[in-house]
Amino acid sequence: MLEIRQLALDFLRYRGLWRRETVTCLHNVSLTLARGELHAVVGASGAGKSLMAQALIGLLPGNTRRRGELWLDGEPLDAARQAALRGKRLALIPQSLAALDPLVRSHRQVAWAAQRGGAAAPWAAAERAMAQLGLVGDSARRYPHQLSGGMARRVLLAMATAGDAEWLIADEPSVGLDPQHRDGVLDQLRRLADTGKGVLLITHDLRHALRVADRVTVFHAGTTLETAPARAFHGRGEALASDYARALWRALPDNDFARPAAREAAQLA
Ligand SMILES: Nc1ncnc2c1ncn2[C@@H]1O[C@H](COP(=O)(O)OP(=O)(O)OP(=O)(O)O)[C@@H](O)[C@H]1O
Ligand code: NI
Repeated sequence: MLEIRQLALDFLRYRGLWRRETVTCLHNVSLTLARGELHAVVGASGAGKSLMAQALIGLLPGNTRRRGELWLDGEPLDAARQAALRGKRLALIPQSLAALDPLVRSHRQVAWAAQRGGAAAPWAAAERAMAQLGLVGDSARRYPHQLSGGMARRVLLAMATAGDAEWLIADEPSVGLDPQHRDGVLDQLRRLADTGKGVLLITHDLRHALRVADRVTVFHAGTTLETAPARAFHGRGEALASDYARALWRALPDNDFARPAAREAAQLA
């Protein structure tokens, strides 16, 4: 079990030349991720989802101060343990395509990741992981600048899945992909959860998350508002605890773009 308990993050920044101030960007963030579960984290841009992902694997920007606790299988997940597990048992699919090395062909980067992740035959593991995402032949051998945005995103996913990580944190893994590849990526994450991995899927798209998730945590303005089983997103959202989650659900096209009630709209603003 991977647990985030009351995580908070402050940024230190200079105001003027001398004065330093802290700005809180995450507060009261809590969630649990179990093996075999696909847990989606859904929220608007700037809500703090990526910072939460970076905190989980221990790669936060230097000007941040973290509070709260992270636990993995009943033991604290401190910086040393994060460093030991990162890229091995704990893998991140980063949101930024800049994570790819511009000077190295994609399949080599995937093979390195496979090796770091403990694969016995890294090249074969890389080829398999890439083929599962439709990256075969010439397209698997390109340099990052020769890839489309969607292909680059799939290379990042292949890097995280070529090893044998038990915990996967996928930060917007399907953004910018056409519907077919997007569904392919989501199905792949679902399959990984079905084989016993714990998968955290960060996305701003509730509709896509609901297609594959077991549970959904709604993130808003730096905090986790509520965690609900995917089936709670149903009807008019009566089973949801927060107005914000209900408004997100009711704003989906399939739900007739139900206009949020005045109170919900105020909360969304
Ligand atoms: N290194 C940094 N220094 C200062 N502020 C930062 C830094 N990184 C992120 N922030 C701020 O923290 C907030 C949360 O950012 P974050 O990237 O986690 O949001 P997000 O939910 O992942 O958004 P998106 O859906 O657009 O990816 C934003 O207001 C952002 O400007
Ligand atoms: Ni993000």
